[in-house]
Formats: sequence, structure tokens, C-alpha cells
Amino acid sequence: MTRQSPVTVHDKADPDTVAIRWLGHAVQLLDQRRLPAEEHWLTIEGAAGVAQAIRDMAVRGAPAIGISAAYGVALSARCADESDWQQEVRTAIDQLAESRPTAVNLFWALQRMRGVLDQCQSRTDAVSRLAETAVTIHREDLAANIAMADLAVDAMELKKPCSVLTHCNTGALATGGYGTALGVVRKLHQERLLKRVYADETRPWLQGARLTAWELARDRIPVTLNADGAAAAILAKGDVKWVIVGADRIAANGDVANKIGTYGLAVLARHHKVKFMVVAPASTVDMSVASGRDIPIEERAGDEICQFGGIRVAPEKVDAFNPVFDVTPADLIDLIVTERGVVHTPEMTGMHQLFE
Ligand SMILES: CSC[C@H]1O[C@H](OP(=O)(O)O)[C@H](O)[C@@H]1O
Repeated sequence: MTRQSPVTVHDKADPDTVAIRWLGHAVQLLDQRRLPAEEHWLTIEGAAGVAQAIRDMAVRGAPAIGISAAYGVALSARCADESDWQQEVRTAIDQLAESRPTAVNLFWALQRMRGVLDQCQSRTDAVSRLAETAVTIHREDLAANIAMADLAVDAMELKKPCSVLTHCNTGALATGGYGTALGVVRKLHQERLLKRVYADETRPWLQGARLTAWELARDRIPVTLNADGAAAAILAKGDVKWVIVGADRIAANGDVANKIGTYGLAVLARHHKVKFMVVAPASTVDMSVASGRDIPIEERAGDEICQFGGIRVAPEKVDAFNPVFDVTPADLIDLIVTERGVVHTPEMTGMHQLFE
């Protein structure tokens, strides 16, 4: 099979920090388990490989998971047998849906791809239309991130540069490019409204230490890496005016599921009168769940917290609890920014004014 050049999805994001490349016959994923030490690309030609990459967090980040899964569905049509292509693609969709439970972007993307599949009359038709839809989902996410950054910076109404604190990684590596919360950081920097970003290392997977610090250093954005436990002392100093984070699923009432540790940050922010902003595309809003109580929270292997950099640091056989998301109640959030607009949660009752 001839190797095709990457399909141009981006015209704004820095191609160096994009984590997903569509080749037409395969999808390339920058293996985020190996960053920052090594930039290694996985070339995957089937849905099962994409599902494995999501499960193993070679690709992670709610929007990036949805985009990768969409490419996985497109690849399943290319690989399907002529005699049973519809069932084979449906099976691939089901496989991808089982890869991780919390980021609703995954299920949003799969539902959209399923809708296209149901309209296809032949495998050839499915191959081209599913690929086009996956590329569109990718491009839409990038466009949403750029739009959200503009909306967020306007909503912050900054009169002078300020420092912010962020958690996990919400940059180009976690999305279709540019980033959600880190997209706002990029915009603040571009507008000369950013003093410094404090980046939580984000135990246990270290998305902050390994990915956010890597992205911001490459963009020459002033970043200070801090232990998760140092966030309280940093907010107490008074230099940080905003905590800006992403999301994996936003419930109808505005409760937000995000990386473990986000809820604690929101409590700290409220205590220290620091504004708390969530930035997430519409594909992260799940109006089918009434509140955060209904959001499935992924628990990963306890071993992930018993080791550090591949070296075991806890005694053998110790019990470990490793939920990788938590839920921040809407009343601790000052702003939720989507590409459809900004929700001011303390005054507003959830997402209804922007989503039905
Ligand atoms: C814009 S990424 C959203 C979200 O995804 C991350 O989780 P993970 O690294 O486990 O996929 C984190 O919660 C980010 O805030």
C-alpha cells in the first residue's frame, strides 16, 4: 500500500506540537508515554490499534481521544471485508467505546461516526465518508480551541499581565491542536497578558511535568513546574489570579469531571479568592447526565501510583486507590468556556442556556 503524506489538518497550530497525523491509510500518534525524552510516532492501520493506544494512554486528553477514535473508525472501513463491512465497522466502534470511560468526547465522536456509517451504501462510500468526517472532527476541534482562547481572554478582562496555574495537560497533545486551557495560556502569552504559568506535575501520570512543561518550553512560554502539593502555597502567595483547567465531561448542571486533583484545586482557589475557569469544547458537554454524580470515573491500576519513572517506590502488596478523575461542583467554578460561549456558573444554572 503506498504511503501517503499527512493530510493537512492544521494551518494555525504549530505542526511540531500536534499529536495526531492522518495519512489516509493510517493514523500516526505521538506516543505520549515516551515524552519528553523521546518523540516516537506510532503508525496505526486499524481500529484495534487505536483502541489499544487510547487504553494505554499513548494518546490521551479528552478531545484527542475522540479524534483518534474517529480515525480508528475510518480505518476499520478500509480494513473491512466487502461481505460484512457494516458489521465490522460497528464492532470497531464498540471496541473503541470500551477503551476509556470518562471522556465523553470519545462517545460523542463515535456516535457521530456511527451516524455517517448508517448513511453509507457501500464500503467504498464508507471509506471516503468516514475519513472525511474524522478529518472534519479534527479540524473542528482545532477551530474550537482557537475560538475558546479568544472568548476566555476577553472574559478574564485583564488590565495587566497575571500569573495562572494549570493542572494536567490540556495543550496540543491533548486535543486537535493549540489546546483548551493551554490554548488560553498561549493566547495570554501572545497578547502579553501572561506573567507565568505554574504547572502542577499531576501525579501519577505526570502529564504536567512531562507534557505541559514540554509544550510550554517549546513555545518559550514562562512555565514553573510545581509539585501538586505546592499548589496551595502558590495560591496563598497571591501572585496567581486564575486557575485554568480542561475537562473530560461536563454535566448538564455544570459539574465538571477532570483530572484527579482538580476538585481540590477548586476548593483552594475559592478559599484564596482565585478565579477558577474550565475550558472545553462542546464535545465535552454531556447533557444526558444531570450532575457530576452520574459521570463514570475511571480507576486505573494501583501500580501507577506505586511507582515513579518506572521504579517501584511503595512496598510490595500495599493497597492503592487510583481514580484518575474527580468531579468539581459547578458552584466552585467561576467560568466554563466553550466555543458556543461562556457560562458564568455561580449565577447561572448549568449549561442549558448554551446546550439543549
Ligand atoms: C483537553 S484534555 C482534557 C483532560 O484530559 C486529561 O486526562 P487524561 O490525560 O487522563 O486523558 C485531563 O483530565 C485533561 O484536563
